[in-house]
Amino acid sequence: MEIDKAIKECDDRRLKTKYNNAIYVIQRALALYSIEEVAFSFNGGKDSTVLLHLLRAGYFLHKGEQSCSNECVKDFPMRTIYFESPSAFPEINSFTYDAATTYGLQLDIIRSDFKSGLEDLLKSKPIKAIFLGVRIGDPTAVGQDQFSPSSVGWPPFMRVNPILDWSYRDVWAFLLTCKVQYCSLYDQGYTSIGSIHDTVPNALLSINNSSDNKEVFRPAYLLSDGRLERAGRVKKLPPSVRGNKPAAINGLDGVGLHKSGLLMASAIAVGDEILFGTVEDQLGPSLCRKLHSIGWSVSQTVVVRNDIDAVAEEVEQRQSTDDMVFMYGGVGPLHSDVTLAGVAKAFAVRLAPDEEFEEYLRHLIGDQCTGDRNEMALLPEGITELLHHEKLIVPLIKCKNVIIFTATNVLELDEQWNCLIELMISDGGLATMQPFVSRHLTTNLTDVEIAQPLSKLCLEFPDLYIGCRRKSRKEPLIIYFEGKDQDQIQSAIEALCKKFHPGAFVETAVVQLVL
Ligand SMILES: Cc1cc2nc3c(=O)[nH]c(=O)nc-3n(C[C@H](O)[C@H](O)[C@H](O)COP(=O)(O)O)c2cc1C
Ligand SMILES: Nc1ncnc2c1ncn2[C@@H]1O[C@H](COP(=O)(O)OP(=O)(O)OP(=O)(O)O)[C@@H](O)[C@H]1O
Ligand SMILES: [Mg+2]
Repeated sequence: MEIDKAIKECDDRRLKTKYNNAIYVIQRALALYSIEEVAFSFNGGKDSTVLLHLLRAGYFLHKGEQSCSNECVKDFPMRTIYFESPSAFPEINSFTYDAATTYGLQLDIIRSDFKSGLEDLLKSKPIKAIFLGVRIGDPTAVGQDQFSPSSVGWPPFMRVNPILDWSYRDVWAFLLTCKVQYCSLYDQGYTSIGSIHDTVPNALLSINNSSDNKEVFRPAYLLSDGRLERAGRVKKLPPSVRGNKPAAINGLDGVGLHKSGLLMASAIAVGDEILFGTVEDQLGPSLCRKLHSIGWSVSQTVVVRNDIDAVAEEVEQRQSTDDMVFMYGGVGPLHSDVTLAGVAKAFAVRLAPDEEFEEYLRHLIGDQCTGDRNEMALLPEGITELLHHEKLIVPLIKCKNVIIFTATNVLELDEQWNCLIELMISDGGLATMQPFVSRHLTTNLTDVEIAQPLSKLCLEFPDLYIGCRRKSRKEPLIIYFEGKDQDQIQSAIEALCKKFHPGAFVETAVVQLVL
């Protein structure tokens, strides 16, 4: 069998291991289910092309085991389903049809959506398991294993994902080693293919060709950083963000404006030492100022124990209510470093060794740092994105809308924050908002004199935050006006001054935090 032979003859040990594991999964599935009970979900993409050839090899080996013969399997008897959509690339359609002819696939074309298409298919056919080319890192891989029952609300079948743990590099190593055909779009700079409406060539493969103004792209297999595979996929932003016109910042997709028109963040510190009072938390206040400076509101800062459940509970709560959650503390290989485990638990995924992260750590710590032995290389599986910046020796970790800083002091936090903001600005996506302005008035009036007029003022200006504090009981009262609309702040200050005699208030500070 040509695929099996090509892999056995190559000297890429990593590819051989990945291949053997995938074949093992396929063979287990074929032992569990009859050939009529399985189907292959094929869409002409690179991942499903890999799977096509793995299934051909796996089926051949399975038959060989059964009949003890070595004859070649010409046709591939597994039912193959293709959900054809009017917005598919013509190149994807023609590659899918050509592959079906070349490899004798029994192609079922389905023209309805995935769910109803599968409902109809399962009513009429005895299908119990479907092979998919889903890989960790795909948005749909979250929480999946190599064998994962379909989700609640979907018809019942087993999803079999033989290449779940394959990286972008593994996919191309396989396709190139086996010298099999793949869709021509991958030679034109496309690295991950969705519909014609949401997919463009990956800008990282662009070759500057100033002579004829035509943009040219290198082939997909030359993308050196597989983490950027989806850079050619247009981000699906919620309408609230699309409709607003804030300066674009980045990669933190899925962030929407809060009900109040504000972007809301929270900060979670993980550390018993803060709760014991042994160490003072300086990162929380610094983070609040930084968030304010980009116009975000902070709903809560909280300190939790070094306990996986305590972290998970807090993250689960905050990530569902806030647009972004920022965490610090509890990251590392020590017994008390439970932040990442807590995040994984909050999102109901496993902690798994992350190859790319391991590579960074290896540079930093040395060779003894591998996934099994060093828990630092374990990251929440399928939901983690590493945010790289040349100034950072280790990338920032982002799990959905949770950003985890590894900073242990304010200076390190400054550095990581600046990199994060730079990445955001260069990438486009999320919003930096108009920053907050804060004006402070000082007065010798007593609390009793000022209490009622101030509470009325709060009702008159509901979009402003109006607060009071004094440095000591003996010192004058300071009134804070915080908001984004300078005119509104001015009106509120004038309205307050009018209620008292001239000179009752002295403005002591105007603070505008800027990036
Ligand atoms: C054969 C097949 C089975 C699927 N099973 C499920 C499932 O059990 N649960 C689910 O939420 N989505 C399921 N999906 C949908 C995918 O997770 C995902 O939404 C789909 O591939 C669309 O991705 P896109 O939005 O990037 O185009 C299935 C898709 C296919 C083709
Ligand atoms: N329209 C479809 N018809 C059949 N199967 C599909 C379809 N869309 C997705 N799938 C299944 O989901 C898997 C994952 O899709 P995904 O788009 O991530 O990968 P791909 O298309 O194979 O490669 P690429 O990431 O380059 O687009 C596919 O390999 C295939 O098994
Ligand atoms: Mg695709």
